[in-house]
Amino acid sequence: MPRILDNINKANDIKSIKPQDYKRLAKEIRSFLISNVSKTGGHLASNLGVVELTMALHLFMDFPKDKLIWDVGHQSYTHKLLTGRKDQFATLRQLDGISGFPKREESECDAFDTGHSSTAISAALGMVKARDLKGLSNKVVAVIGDGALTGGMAFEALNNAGRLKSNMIIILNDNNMSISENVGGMANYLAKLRTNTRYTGFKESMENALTRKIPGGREIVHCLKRSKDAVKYFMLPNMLFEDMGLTYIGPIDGHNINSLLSALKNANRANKAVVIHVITKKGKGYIPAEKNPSRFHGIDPFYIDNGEPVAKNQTASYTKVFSSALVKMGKKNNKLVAITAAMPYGTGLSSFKKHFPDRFFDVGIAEEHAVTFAAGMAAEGFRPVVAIYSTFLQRSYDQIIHDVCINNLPVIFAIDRAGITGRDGKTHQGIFDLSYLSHIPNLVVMAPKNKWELEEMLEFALSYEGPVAIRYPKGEAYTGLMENREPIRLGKSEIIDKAGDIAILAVGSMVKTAVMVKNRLNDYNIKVTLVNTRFVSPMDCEILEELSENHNVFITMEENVRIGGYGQQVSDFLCRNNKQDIRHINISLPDKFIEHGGVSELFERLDFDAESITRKILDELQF
Ligand SMILES: Cc1ncc(C[n+]2csc(CCOP(=O)(O)OP(=O)(O)O)c2C)c(N)n1
Ligand SMILES: CC(=O)[C@@H](O)[C@H](O)COP(=O)(O)O
Ligand SMILES: [Mg+2]
Repeated sequence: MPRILDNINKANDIKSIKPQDYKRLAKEIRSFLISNVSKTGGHLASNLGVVELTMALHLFMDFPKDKLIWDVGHQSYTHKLLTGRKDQFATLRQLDGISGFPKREESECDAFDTGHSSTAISAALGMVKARDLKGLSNKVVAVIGDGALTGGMAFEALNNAGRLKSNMIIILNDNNMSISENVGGMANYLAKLRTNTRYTGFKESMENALTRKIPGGREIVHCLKRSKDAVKYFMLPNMLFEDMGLTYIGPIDGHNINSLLSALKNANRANKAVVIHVITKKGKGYIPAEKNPSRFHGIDPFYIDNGEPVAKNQTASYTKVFSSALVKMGKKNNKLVAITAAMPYGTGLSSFKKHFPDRFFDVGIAEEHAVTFAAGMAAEGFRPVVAIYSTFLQRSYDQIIHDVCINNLPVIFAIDRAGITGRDGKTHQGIFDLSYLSHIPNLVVMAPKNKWELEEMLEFALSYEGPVAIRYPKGEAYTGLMENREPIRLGKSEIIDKAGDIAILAVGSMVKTAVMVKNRLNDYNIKVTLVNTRFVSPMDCEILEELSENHNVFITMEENVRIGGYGQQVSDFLCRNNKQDIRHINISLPDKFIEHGGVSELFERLDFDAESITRKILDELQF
């Protein structure tokens, strides 16, 4: 039988599908997604949950005139399918392929680039205001998950939207899950709304009574639903959203296209912001994902039959090393507490949670709050470890300065996914943290060269009476240089090899590459001194002074953009100390947003692999 999906080749084609075929189309979309994501990897569970919701939105809206903003954007695959990107799906998240997130440069139907959580309502509200100022009448819809609704920005936007006097629709896609279990007061509140059968029951029995018992009642209900006041008919009084000035519709079955369409049409009549509370099942239609939505939130290629991963990682990741080290440290120090912003698995804190449930805190997708919450605990004598990905910690810049560093509090930042993270692309690369952290007074910034040094740095951080940030990359922890175990001292680097008149100063993850570069240079008879910088702040000026006496080339290497990075600090040092006769080769990432692709593919494309770096050095030295 030909697929209905094959009749959908561009935006709005779904409108020509017969309503009796919607169910079949939803099924076809699910099997398309499962089949493709099993090969490319991606955010499967969230996407399976919003198939009908996306279909309903596409039946309701006109693209690209109307604006649809996906919060986080990890659930936008069906939207991509329905807007002419079906044939590119095999390239999802691959180098030069389509992105796993909405991208304005990819399609005019993608209204806003997302990737970080809780931005959609703000962006949508901005678009509503712009629409009204331009005198247009297009629809603006934001889709935000129950997890993303725990983020501060979402509340700031709702607060602002409460005063709106024109139409804006906010779909609250409630699947009762963040990546892990959704936590906190908002999650509890939504749970109450979900189970509020009293309200739904009341509405249904009113409707039944009117239609059955009153002559002409059916017409009354019909008119009521179509009238300007229809939104009131659906609203539940005395609720958070209502009290804030928004209209609430729901809860609605997010897998029933007809219910979704009538809710959307009703919401569209209001001259204010309307929240449609939609209940969906994360992972719907694929049993392994329904059973384990957390594992299928973001998944590497897997076998469809059983959901097992195609490749099994044997070597320990930095996350795993951090996870075990923290448990060990937690056993020795009962003041140690661990904090995550909704990523207990990704950051490796789930193990700490298991051992010390009372000393573990998941604060929701709230990185700003996580940092100031840690500051509060530190001020009262605890030793908080805040584990956050480099890209998400960008959110907390002011809290790090104002709440942690001005107070000079002993908070440890465990910064995972620092460097190129790969397939999530521009929004998720952790390439700015050295720049946004190393100029902050009081903050010590470190990066380990290998798995043992990560543990040693954590121990050092715990013994230090001030804030410390330790950054480490995604993936396998380096197990080379096991013998190099010089004790860690504040602001002191470690000399791995001393030879010749060229010095390589490598930061953290780049030590591994530097070892390979050094060996390649040795093949050309170029002798190299290799330094593991350990600290980016405070920078080890003594070693720079010492090396400058018998080295005439400094090569700095860091997995961070150039501006504000370690290399620029070294340049500045050479300049300030009148050492411009020393040649400085700065190996860092380009000052641009880096697209999606495999980590090693991106390294090659950016000339950041050992081979390309060696070639660059040889060229610069005119060898
Ligand atoms: C600022 C920020 N912190 C953390 C994340 C990681 N993250 C991506 S999706 C997600 C959970 C989102 O839950 P929800 O909004 O309910 O969507 P669902 O996955 O359930 O569809 C998290 C924590 C992020 N994208 N942005
Ligand atoms: C959408 C999102 O922000 C997360 O799901 C992110 O993709 C997780 O990255 P890791 O897979 O590296 O944990
Ligand atoms: Mg959710």
